[in-house]
This record gives sequence, C-alpha cells and structure tokens, in this order.
Amino acid sequence: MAAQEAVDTVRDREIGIEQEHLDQVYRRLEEKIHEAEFLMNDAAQKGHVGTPGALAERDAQVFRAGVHLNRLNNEFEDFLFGRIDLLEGKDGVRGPDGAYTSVEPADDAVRADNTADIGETLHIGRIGVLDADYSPLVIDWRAPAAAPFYRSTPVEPGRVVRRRVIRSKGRRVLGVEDDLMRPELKAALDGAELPVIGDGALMAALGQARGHSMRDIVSSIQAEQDLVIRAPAASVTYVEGGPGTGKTAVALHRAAYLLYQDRRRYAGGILIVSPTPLLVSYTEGVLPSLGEEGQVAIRALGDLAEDAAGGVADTYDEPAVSRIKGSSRMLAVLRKAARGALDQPDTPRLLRVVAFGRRLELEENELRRIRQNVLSGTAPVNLLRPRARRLLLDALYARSGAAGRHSDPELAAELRSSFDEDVSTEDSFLGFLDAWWPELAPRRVLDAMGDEKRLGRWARRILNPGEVRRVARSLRRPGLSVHDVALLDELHTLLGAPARPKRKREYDPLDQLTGLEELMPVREETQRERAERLAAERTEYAHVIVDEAQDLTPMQWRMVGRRGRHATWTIVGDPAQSSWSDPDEAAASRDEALGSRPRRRFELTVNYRNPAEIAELAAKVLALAMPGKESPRAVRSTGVEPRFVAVAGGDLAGTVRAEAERLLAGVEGTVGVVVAMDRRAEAARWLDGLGDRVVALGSLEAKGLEYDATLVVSPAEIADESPAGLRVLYVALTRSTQALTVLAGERDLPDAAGVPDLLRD
Ligand SMILES: Nc1ncnc2c1ncn2[C@@H]1O[C@H](COP(=O)(O)OP(=O)(O)OP(=O)(O)O)[C@@H](O)[C@H]1O
Repeated sequence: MAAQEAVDTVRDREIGIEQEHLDQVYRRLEEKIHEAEFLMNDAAQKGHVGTPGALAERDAQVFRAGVHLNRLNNEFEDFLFGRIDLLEGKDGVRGPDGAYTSVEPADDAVRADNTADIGETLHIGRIGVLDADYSPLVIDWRAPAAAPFYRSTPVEPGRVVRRRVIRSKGRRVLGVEDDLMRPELKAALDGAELPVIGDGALMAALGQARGHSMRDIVSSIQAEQDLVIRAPAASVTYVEGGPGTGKTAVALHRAAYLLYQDRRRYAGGILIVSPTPLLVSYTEGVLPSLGEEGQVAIRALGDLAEDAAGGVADTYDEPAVSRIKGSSRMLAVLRKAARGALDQPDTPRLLRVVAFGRRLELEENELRRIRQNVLSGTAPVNLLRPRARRLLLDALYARSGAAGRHSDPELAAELRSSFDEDVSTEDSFLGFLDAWWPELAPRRVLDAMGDEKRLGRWARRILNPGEVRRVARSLRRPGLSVHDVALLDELHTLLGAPARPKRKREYDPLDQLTGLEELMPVREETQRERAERLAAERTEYAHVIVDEAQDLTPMQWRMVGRRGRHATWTIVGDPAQSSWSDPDEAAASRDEALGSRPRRRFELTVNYRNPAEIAELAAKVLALAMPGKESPRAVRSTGVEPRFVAVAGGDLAGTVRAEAERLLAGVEGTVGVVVAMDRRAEAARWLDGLGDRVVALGSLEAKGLEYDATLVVSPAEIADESPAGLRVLYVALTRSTQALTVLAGERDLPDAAGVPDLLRD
C-alpha cells in the first residue's frame, strides 16, 4: 500500500511538473494572442498601405499569430503531448527551433559507471511555440528535433533516455506515461534521479472506444511509421502493410508533415484519394486536428471527376460489370464511342445551303467521307469541330463551281472568303453543324453507350456480346456508379473541353500567404468561397496520396494519374485486401500512371487494430486468399475469442439483430455489421431502431473502416460474391478492435459449434 502511495506521489509530482510547463506555454500563447489581435486591428485600420516588403512582413506576423489563435480557440484535447529527455548532443549545435541538432550523444555523455546527466529536455506539441527569449517551449511534432520522440527505441535509443507521453485536455494535464529507452543507465535531471511513470501509452490509446471518426495518432506514432511519414517527398513513396498497420493514419500524417516541410510547394494542393465516401467521412477530421485543412482535398474515387454532377457516385455495379468497366479494355471502347457518339439517331443526312444565289447540297456519302477524314486525326473530338466546319465549307465551295472563276489568286481568295462568310453565318449551316458535329459532353456519350446495339458496334472484338449486354443494361439505370466516374473522366479527356474564358480576380496581397484563409475570421466567408473555387478549378496536384491503392482498377489509375502528372506520390495499400479481380492488370496500370519515377518502398508490419485472437482467425482466410502471405503481428491480445453462431430457426434477420444487440451491450463504442453487397438494404432494415452506434455495411464499403465490434454475416456469401471474394472477406474479418462475431448461414456449412467451413482449421 505504502509503495503504491509512493508511486502515486511521484506520479502527482510529475503531473504537477508538466502542468507548470503547460501553464507557461499558455501564458506565452496568450501574449502572442494579444500581439495577434493588435496586429489584426492594425492591419484592418491601415488597409493595404505600405511597401510590399513591409506588407509581407506584417502578413507573416499576422499569419503566425493567427495560427496560435486558431489553435487556442479550438481548445485541442492535447496541445502538448510529448516530452523527451536527452543526453548531451555530439556536436553541441542548435537548429532553428532552438534544439540541439545532433541525434548522437556526445562521446562523454555517459560516464564509465553508467551514470549520465540529462543535457536537454524537449516538449513536443501540435505546433511549435518559442518563449520570449527564443528558447523552445514546445517543438512542432513535424520538426526534425521531434523525430527522436517517434524514432527512438531501446535498441536504437540515440540521445533519448526517457520518452514521455503527456495526456492533457485543454489547459489541464491529466496524466503521464513514460518509456525508458536506456534502462541500463542511471540518469539524473537537475541532480535528482530521473523518475519513470507507468508504461503503455500506446496500449492505452489502442484500448479506447471507437467513434464514427478516426483519431490522429500524433502522440504515439511508432518508429516504422515515422520513417514513412518523414520520408523525403521525392518521386514515389510506396507503402505496403497488412490490415490495421496504420497505413491510412500514416498517409494522413504524411500530408500534414509535407505541408509543414514545404508549405509553398504544396500550395499546389495535396490530393488524398480514398476508396469510399464512408472512408472519407471517417478520416476527414484527422487533418484539422493536426492543424491542416486548406491545402488537402480528401476525395472518394466516385467523387473525383468533375462531371459527376449530382454529387458522389456511391452505387456499385455488380462484380461482373465492374470487372469490365474497370478493365483497360474499356479504353478502346471509349475511344470508339467518343467518335461514334457524333452519330445520333437524329443526325442530319443532308446539308443544304444557299450561296451566291445557288442552292448547294452535300449528301450522305459526301458527309460521311468528310467526317471520316476529320476523325482520322487524334485530337479530342470536340476540338475537331473547327476542322469539320472548314472541310464542309471546302466541299460546298467545290460544289458552287466558283473555284475556277478567277485565275488571279488574290481575287480567288477574296471570293472564297466572302463565300465562307455568307455560308457560315447562314442559320441552316449553323443549325446543321450543331446537329452534325455537336459539342459532346461525357455524360451524353456514356448514355449513348446504354444502347446495346451501338455499344456492340463500338466494342466489336473488344467485349463479347454477353459483356456488351451487361454493360449497356447497367448504363441505362439512373445515376452513376463508382466505376462510371472513371469512364466519364476518360471521356472528358477523349472529347476535350472547349476553352472557356477565365474569370478575372482582383489582386490581393494576402493571397501570397498560403493557408492564411483558414485563419482569418474576419475574412472567413470570402476566403472560404475562394478556397472552394480554387479546389473546384484544380485538376492537378503537387502531391497525390492514394489510400487502399490495391483497389484501384486500371481505369481508375488512369483517372488518378491525370491528377498527378507532375506530382510526387505516396501510395499505401495491401495486395491481400484487393477487391479487384486481376491485381496484375491493376499493377500494370499503376506503373503506367507513375511512369518511370523511382520508388522508395516501405513495409509496415504491426497490426494496431485487431487483438491477436481476431488476427489469428483472419489469418486462416489470408492463407486461402493469398497463400504464403504473412500476417502482420498483432500488438495486443484481449483474451476474448471470436464468437461463432449459426442462423437460428431459419430467421436470418432475427439472428443478426439479436447478435448486434449483444455486441452493442458488450462494447462502449461502435458496431459494424458486414454483409454481402446485395444484402445492404435489408441489413439496414434489420437494425432499425438500434441507434447510431451500429451500422450495416456492404462488404466493399467496409474498406479501411474500423469498429469496436463487428458482426460478419455469412462468410461464404461474401467470398462467393466475386473472384476477389476471399480477399474481401479478409477485409471484413479485420475491422474490429475488440470483439468479432461470425454468423454462419446455410451456405457456410457450419459445424456443430457454428464455425463456417471457410474458417475451420
Ligand atoms: N502508432 C499508433 N498509435 C495509436 N494508434 C495507432 C497507431 N497506428 C495505428 N493506430 C490505430 O490502428 C488503427 C488502424 O490504423 P489504420 O486504419 O491507419 O490502418 P490501415 O493499415 O489503413 O488498415 P486497413 O488496411 O485495414 O484499412 C487505427 O485505429 C489507428 O488509429
């Protein structure tokens, strides 16, 4: 008891020490806020008067102050979250943030009797704060000096002796957790022995109940993850790792890191491509919690093309259809369709005009010849219209008999231009051109492909008749599917957008400061509008991050590739979770999108999501889905084995509901019920009235998400859905942080214990 009290006293004292530091940080921030308010008022009063240099300097100050203001107003849970106590550095040099730059300890930092003094203490937070004398009160987590907080391990401690995670809420420190990186050392801080409190900050983070949005992991990023987050943004950073290894988390933190490193370069925008709108809404809170929003667009694959009018495409084609629509064979079909769609059922077959007092006509054959001639070029169809117009005029002029009238070239040219002028302003000619060579919108071509006969013509020798029928039928349904969006985007390129006049903008010196728009409350409305407009106009990005990259189809890789032609890339994925039927084809398209850029490859090996008991079950499916592929190592175990149940009395709905209720009672947070795609709608009805902690999901929608508990309904149904079914089942089984129930239907051939045959040893 007495020992426990002593521990508690030390803990309270250490919390008190961190509290003092946090108080000091807040005092300094308040000072800065006063400065910020003064500067903002001053700026508002003076308007934009002054030399450009002075303006830029003032704006930079307002910007920095605005960052602090914004941060404080948001009352982040843990503004300050870490601390490292370090040995003296080797070179004794300090970096721009006031911390020693060396990661290696000085030669004499550890004495022969294994004692040492702490040479430097750094606090790590969401942004950096300097004291009035420029000493660092808090180091930004992305700064080089903060890297040892994440990188240091007992095997390679560098200068770190003690690594501390500080839990705080607003202005109050709630707790501290320490890890000793050099346990063999007797280290002293200000002459007293260095105390060590508790262990397992990471475990505490992992055990917390889940909500419907992802949390940042800034206080517990692990060394192998940190290497990826801080990898230099050259060419392509390629990250592979199994379920729950933090790929999504790492991708988001990397976006924040890149912005910190080089804000001006990434003013060109960072695009994060996510497979589903569900994953977008699950992850979109992470960047704001890291203080970054303005420059990063997180978009679902179904929301990437501009023509996707009517919002996000989130309907899915049946697997047999998406397999065709996603494949690179569609490219050849679309090329034909983009040209063939010029021929509509109501396309005029005769051109008749009056010129020089004569009636002139071009008949069907002549018109066809002209069209073929124009289309022999490779330019986008809409951009060929001027050439079509010219060839029509040429043919009409030839018919008029005026061509040989003058031998003098100047007179002949004059005659020709007055002919062109006459004809091309005539209503009948203009009306004909609009109908015969209409400006094609991508959507119009896609709709035309819904006509089975026409699609059959365009897809001859590319798709078989059964495939043509399926695709045409799917295109006649209202709305857009996720896979249609990549087709639309390809059509956009094939058709070409006619140049539109650019809108003029007023010059605003504040625009030079990227990110400022997010921070200036007085300008909020207009700046937000501006940000939205810029985002809408943006078609290329400076950095592209692809999450769940294993799922992109060849057509989707082409679509994403177009948005990052000059970009650097970060690609995260897991081939074992791919729902695309032909991973080799997709990999070839990915390589095409990335060109010859060199790649740096990283691997993440630790599963932070699933307890070992769940990971072990999922590994059985992995062995079937991808023999020989190794499972990531689960970092914790809960002692709770997965539960197996068979459908009771043929009542699937009733059993699902009862099992969902049981899970809801068992965990504090969220419950996901994963069913085969074609059961999505009924599953939502089964769960009616159980509250918003539980959601029904189609197997493909479960990508990237996680729940405290999951109920996987009929593994066999999910596995049989598509050629990639086993990999999709692997995804479904790896969504849970605590509890997993597997419900077996008849098709699962459960044994007496309710275990489906797919999951038996
Ligand atoms: N270093 C960490 N500290 C705390 N939590 C972590 C850490 N790394 C990952 N996690 C947590 O583990 C879970 C899985 O992370 P994430 O979703 O990024 O994995 P993933 O590799 O994208 O998984 P999947 O491939 O299954 O979609 C998340 O809850 C994440 O917050």
